[in-house]
Amino acid sequence: MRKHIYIAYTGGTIGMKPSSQGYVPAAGFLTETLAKMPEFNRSEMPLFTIHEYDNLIDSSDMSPSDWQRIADDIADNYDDYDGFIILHGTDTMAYTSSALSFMLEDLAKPVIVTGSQIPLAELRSDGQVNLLNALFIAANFPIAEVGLFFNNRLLRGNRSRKVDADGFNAFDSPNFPPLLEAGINIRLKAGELAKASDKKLTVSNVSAQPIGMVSLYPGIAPEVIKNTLQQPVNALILLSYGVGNAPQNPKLIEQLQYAKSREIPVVNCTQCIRGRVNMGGYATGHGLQEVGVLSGSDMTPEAALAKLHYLLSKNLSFEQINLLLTANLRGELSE
Ligand SMILES: NC(=O)C[C@H](N)C(=O)O
Repeated sequence: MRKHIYIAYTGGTIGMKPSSQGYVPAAGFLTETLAKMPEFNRSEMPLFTIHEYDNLIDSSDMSPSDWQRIADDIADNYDDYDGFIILHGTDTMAYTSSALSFMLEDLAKPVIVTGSQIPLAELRSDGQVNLLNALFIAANFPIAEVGLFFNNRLLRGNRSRKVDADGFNAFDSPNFPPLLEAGINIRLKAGELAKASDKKLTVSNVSAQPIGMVSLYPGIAPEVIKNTLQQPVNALILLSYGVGNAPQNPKLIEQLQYAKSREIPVVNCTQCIRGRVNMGGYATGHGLQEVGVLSGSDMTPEAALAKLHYLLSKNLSFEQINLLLTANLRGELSE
């Protein structure tokens, strides 16, 4: 029996058309373009149904309410399809992939987020390869988690980052191996094929949360942190140096102590592309740990932000949030 894959088309370059202001999404255009590509209808390919969203957007316009719409859409169609493809812009694809990984609990079917750097209708588009492979993989190599497929690699969604603004190899997963690689042969790497499961999918609701994100830099004034911590910010992601280090300026540390006294979780993620936070490594990191800053381990800033949205949208105590933030919930961090 041919598998049947559900494609949710949210917008992004893959379905865009040129306009006088640059590329813009255009209703009906992606579906029309795909219909002219016979390779998508070959017998080796799964059947697919496209649900084009009514307001197609550039992914720079994505917000948590859009994550919610995608998660609810998957849940509404979950029993009728073998897998799900989310067509999405590349700019915030790593954020949406991270968010979906937290919102969809007990997934037993593949969810693959993909898109392209050049629109599908244009010469030299990477959209054909990305979508064709994503469909084929969802049908034949079902990995029951949220993945991001780009340039012949399936990455764990909550480990992925956009690393190239204009290259085809736009995504990487610096701290976790790819789930699968598609060369002449398609090979599983860190991914595991889905097993039959009688677990029921549950979807967590998220709402937009005021979260501060401050990247440290030499000479940063404590006021920058102080101002970020003003209401209504209810969590702070600190992008620190190296293995989690920050200047030892007591005024700066005082601000972080103040965050703790107000029960605002502060997560320490490194500015480095690769590697993990270890606040015990240097005195400059130890100071942060002493005032209750939490280790983000090797979480990407995108995953930390999505995880905070997920946790802050639940009715949890400060202690519970701290515990879950530092725990491995969906393979997003190495413990
Ligand atoms: N390649 C892309 O999809 C970029 C586009 N601005 C988007 O994120 O929607």
